[in-house]
This record gives sequence, C-alpha cells and structure tokens, in this order.
Amino acid sequence: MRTAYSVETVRAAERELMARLPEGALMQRAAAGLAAACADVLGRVYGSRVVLLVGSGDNGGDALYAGARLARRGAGVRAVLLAPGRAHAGGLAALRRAGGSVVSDAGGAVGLVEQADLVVDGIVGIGGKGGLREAAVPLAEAARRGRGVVVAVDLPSGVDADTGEARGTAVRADVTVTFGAYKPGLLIDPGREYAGVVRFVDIGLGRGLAGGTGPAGSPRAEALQHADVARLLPVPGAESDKYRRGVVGIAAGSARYPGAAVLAVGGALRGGAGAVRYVGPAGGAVLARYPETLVSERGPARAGRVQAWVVGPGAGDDAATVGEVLAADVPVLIDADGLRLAEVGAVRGRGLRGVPTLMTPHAGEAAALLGVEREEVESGRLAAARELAARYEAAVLLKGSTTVVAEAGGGGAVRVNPTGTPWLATAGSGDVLSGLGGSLLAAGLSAVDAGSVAAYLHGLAGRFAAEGAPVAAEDVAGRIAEAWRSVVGAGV
Ligand SMILES: NC(=O)C1=CN([C@@H]2O[C@H](COP(=O)(O)OP(=O)(O)OC[C@H]3O[C@@H](n4cnc5c(N)ncnc54)[C@H](O)[C@@H]3O)[C@@H](O)[C@H]2O)[C@@H](O)CC1
Ligand SMILES: [K+]
Repeated sequence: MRTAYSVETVRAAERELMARLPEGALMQRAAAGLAAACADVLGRVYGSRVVLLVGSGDNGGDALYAGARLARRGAGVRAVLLAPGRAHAGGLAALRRAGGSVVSDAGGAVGLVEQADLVVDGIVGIGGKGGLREAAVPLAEAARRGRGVVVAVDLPSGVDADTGEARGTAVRADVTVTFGAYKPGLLIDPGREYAGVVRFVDIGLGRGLAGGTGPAGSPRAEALQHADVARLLPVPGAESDKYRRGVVGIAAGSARYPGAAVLAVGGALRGGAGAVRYVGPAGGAVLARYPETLVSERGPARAGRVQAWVVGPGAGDDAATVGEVLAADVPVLIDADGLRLAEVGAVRGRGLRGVPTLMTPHAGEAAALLGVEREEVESGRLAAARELAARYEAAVLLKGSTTVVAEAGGGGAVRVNPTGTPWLATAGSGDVLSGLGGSLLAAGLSAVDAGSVAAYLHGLAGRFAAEGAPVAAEDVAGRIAEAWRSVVGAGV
C-alpha cells in the first residue's frame, strides 16, 4: 500500500524526529536524496547546466544544498532567487562555496531556465499557500517549454499538498522527489499529473508517522498496489458452488439503452461472483451476448436471492426500480441514472442501518448531486468524494483522471486508484466498472474494497486493451481476466 499523509501529520513527525537529530540533519538527508535523483536524470553531471528555482522556505533550502552537491560534481549551477534576502542562508552559502552562482533578477532568468539541462523547482513545498505567486509564473512556464528535465522538490510548486488542487499555474515536473512520506496531492489529479514520476526519499519519518494516533496521525490517502489487490480478490474454495460465491443482481438498461445492461453484465461476469442475475427490459440483448445470465422478468424484489445489486446504468427514468433495490438489505452499487433517481434519505437510511452502498459518479454526476460546477469537482476530487460520502452516508467512488474512493461518512483515508488511463474515458466503460464492482460486493468485499479493487482491475484492463490506442468498453471487459491474472501472478 502506498500511503500519503497530510501536511499536518508530516510536520508533526518531522518535529519529533528533528528533536532527536543534530540541527540541519534532515535537510541534508533530503538534499542528498534530491541530488542523487538529479544526477540520475542528468546521466552526466559534469558540465551540465542546472538552474535552481529557489523560494523563501526550506524547500528552497533543499534545492540549494542539492545544487551545491551537483556543483561539486562539476555541474554549472545557478540559483534564481524568487525572494532574495529570504532565501535559505545556509544553503546559499553552501552553493557559493561549491562554485555555484546566484541570479537575483528572477525576471531576467527566463532564458536561463529555457536553456538548462535540469531545472530544480524549490519554489515552495508543503509550506505553500495558494497557487504560484506572480513572479514565479513566467519561470514555471519557461521550465515547461524549455529543453531540460524538470525535477520538483517534495512536490510541484503551486500544487496543494493535501488535496492535489492546482490553482492557476503550477510547475509541471518530469520527476518529483518527495521526502519522508507521500503527500495526497502527489496521488490525486491534477497534482498527480503535475508531479510526473514520483521518487520517494526516506528521511526516517517512519516511526513518527506509524506512531501517530487519531485522524491527524492516520494516512489521508492510500493507493493499493498489486499485492494489496491480490490479497483482496475473492478466491473460490473447493466447496464453493455458484451461490456461495455470491450472486450479483444487475438492474440496468432500458428499451432505449440496452447496451448499458450488456456491458454491466459483462463486467459482473468477470468479477468473481458465482452468477449474474439480470432484471430489466434488455433481457434479450443480455442473453444474446451472455447466455449464462439468469434473466428475470420480475422486478428486483421478486427476482430471487442476490448478495448484491447494481442499479442505474442506462436505467432512464425508472425510479421505482431504484427504490426497490435500495429497499433490499444487501449491498448496492448505484451508478449513472440511478444516482439521480436515488433519494438521499433512502441511501442514508441504508448506511445508518449498516447496509453498504457504493455510489459511482463521474465528475459531472457528482457535481449535479452536490449542486456545484463540474470544474469544482474536478479540481478538488478528494473533497468532493468526501462530501458526497458524508451526505449520503455511503461509500463514493468518484470516477475520472484519478478515481478516488471515500468511505461512508467521508472520514478515513481515501483510496486513490493508480492504474487508470485516459483511454478509459469512453462510452460504456463506466457500465463495465459498475458490473465489476457489484460482483466484488456480492463476493463479500466491503464497499471501499469492492470499489477500489474494481477501479484497479478496470484501469489495468483498460491499459491492456488500449496499448496506446482508443479502446471500446467491450474490449475493457474482455481484458479483466488478464488484469486479474497479472495481479495474482505478481505474488502476495
Ligand atoms: N521540516 C523539515 O524537517 C524538512 C523540510 N524539508 C523541506 O522543507 C519544505 C517545507 O519548508 P517550509 O516549511 O519552509 O515551507 P516551504 O519552503 O514549502 O514554503 C514556505 C515559504 O514559502 C512562502 N510561500 C508560501 N506560499 C507561497 C506561494 N504560493 N508562492 C511563493 N511563496 C510562498 C512562505 O512565505 C514561506 O516563506 C518541505 O516541502 C521540504 O522540501 C526537507 O528539507 C526535509 C526536512
Ligand atoms: K517544490
């Protein structure tokens, strides 16, 4: 599991560690890791042109000390000071001693940045408030246009460490070297995208973080890795028959949208449930594609036993079916039209009774439910998912460039999916995901586990299907088994 901690928690752990170490030791650890990463991306340090963008805090200090190390190895290092007079004094002296030089006119440094082999972004780190200040914007833009590699110190300047929000311009890094702990903003878009490849440098915070208690001490975001997913996947025992493996009911599709039902069933069949029961007006289309489906002519309440329901994909305006499904005392996944048709009170009531519900909106649907603009959800995914999870007392999987999963009530760490691909933004791909998630719910996974495992497999399947080209939702469904095998094959 890759875990990310809030700034507050990281700071507390740093304080605890600093009290036990000689002054400046932590910064030296950070700078050594940063310099090593810079040397790696440069390949050849000697003779390379390095420009440091240096702000007024310790983030700039890290950049200056790392710059000194590179200068000692023969790089030409120049530091552009965004706040001359407030730059880290020790770091500045170290750089000068190592033969580096200082440029105090930030405005005149654009050309230098464009021509550099390496630009080190030490403008702000976890102490950053708001977006990049005005003076830094032309430099961030020059770094992006320029020919060199951009390495961000701790996190790309302009990105909010706790949320991944980027207000206005932010530095676009190729590599981010982060210290002590991942920050949520490195796992969640848009921050994740600005960060590029994230390299972790252990500065010894582990004990402070692990010892933290209460909400401040626990991780704020976590990303499953192969081994975590492998542990969560349902495995049929020798004595399992199809009913013990769970039956998932799919109440989806309409005369107008039969395809949504077919895709949801396609996802569900690959998700580990023993059988898939379909309820709705698209039974003919479903059977034509998946003859193994148990098709019922009756409504959800009389369709026969299921261990979980999926309701909503392509459901049109069938509020009665949504209400019937929500009244069942089994886990329910609500997607697409179902989200609009589900009454808040009915969903909350389930949560308060302890019956799991997983809602799977994309940003537009989440915005409609929250009564805000879509952009607001996209730029603050973590907050939006938590807010919905609190309002509905349900787990919320917010689909998008980074899919995030918040637990019912909105507290706890938010799961962030690391496997997505932009090619998954294709019609019907969400229907496959909902079937897959429902199947995992029926197999007994909790709402958060079912959602995050479904997103993980779906993302991997999407990557396998796409291989750099557009992909159809059917193709994604068809590669889920391969994704499953690759996760299990990686070993636990
Ligand atoms: N505290 C520690 O023990 C360690 C800190 N480290 C580094 O220190 C960083 C945190 O240092 P600081 O707490 O000094 O904070 P930062 O260096 O992140 O930024 C704070 C400074 O930037 C200014 N500032 C805030 N928002 C700004 C904005 N939007 N644009 C421009 N300037 C802005 C503030 O006035 C303040 O002077 C970490 O991100 C990490 O890089 C590392 O050296 C490891 C050890
Ligand atoms: K930075």
